[in-house]
Amino acid sequence: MTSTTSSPSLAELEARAAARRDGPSYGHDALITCDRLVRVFATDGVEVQALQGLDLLVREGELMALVGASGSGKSTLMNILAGLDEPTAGAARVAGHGLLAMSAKERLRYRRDVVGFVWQQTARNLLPYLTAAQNVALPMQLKGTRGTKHGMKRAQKSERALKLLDLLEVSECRDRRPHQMSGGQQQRVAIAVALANDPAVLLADEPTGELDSHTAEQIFAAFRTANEELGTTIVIVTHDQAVASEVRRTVAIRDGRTSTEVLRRTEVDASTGQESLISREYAMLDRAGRLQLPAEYTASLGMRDRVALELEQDHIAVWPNDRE
Ligand SMILES: Nc1ncnc2c1ncn2[C@@H]1O[C@H](COP(=O)(O)OP(=O)(O)OP(=O)(O)O)[C@@H](O)[C@H]1O
Repeated sequence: MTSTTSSPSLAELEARAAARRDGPSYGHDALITCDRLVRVFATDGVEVQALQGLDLLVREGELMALVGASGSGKSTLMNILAGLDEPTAGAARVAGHGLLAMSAKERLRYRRDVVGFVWQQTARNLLPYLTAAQNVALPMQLKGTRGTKHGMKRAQKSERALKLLDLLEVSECRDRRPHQMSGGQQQRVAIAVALANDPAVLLADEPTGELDSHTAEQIFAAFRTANEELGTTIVIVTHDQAVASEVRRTVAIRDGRTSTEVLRRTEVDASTGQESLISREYAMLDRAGRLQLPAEYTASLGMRDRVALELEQDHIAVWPNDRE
């Protein structure tokens, strides 16, 4: 490896350490911060590292997807963010709430007020003996009537429930029970239920897993509506790679860590005014400066064990070991 810097003096090292100490902490301006999250499961004496130092930042107002192969750790991460499970090590914060060592009371409040969930199994999202409107009103009723913001009257709760059903284009289901709705309608009602208490974050774990691709597209459109109209930050977990075309940011998880990220943006051609979607894949650089090179890149150049780096004006070049 080519070194491009001379050794720093002790004074310089001290100054750098002070700058790090006094600077803003990792993820200080993010709504969701996962900082070196580790989750180890031990069953019958065998340890499984489901999360192996995962870093992730999600800004307020984002609509993003987490993708990854089966067993990569997506559901483990979701359960931690949902307040259903605790990490073994590392830190996780959502909307100012630290998710380690919450008391039972804090956990209950967090799950009721801060996050909303939509699960894959439609049956898990809705109570079968309540109508759509009653299902959406229920979280508001469970929240109680204390405090000014939350002190909605019964009529206001019903009104909000109907507004949400309208926003998600399932008003016609207001008086139907779940078994009288299609799978797609049930999931849209489930999104309304999850939004009932105006959560800071909406978490969805494989919300389209039981739906055909056309209905799945409609569900993604419903998430986009919620994101754009209500400003809710939304994180959707899926193993469906096609989701990348539905959201602006897709983060891939591999072996319990974030590995790559795809960002999509709209570009307008200055001369024709035509809009086109540009998507670009990025590798993740962790806080220690570690970078995982895609296996297909390293394999095609026969890179192994050691590579040479060169700092150029605006990029870093990576060369196989056999260069002089
Ligand atoms: N409660 C548990 N006890 C033991 N091992 C677990 C537990 N939960 C998850 N694991 C293991 O942790 C790893 C990550 O699992 P996780 O369910 O988070 O993956 P996933 O990406 O959500 O997969 P899928 O897409 O299949 O749901 C797997 O090896 C899994 O077997």
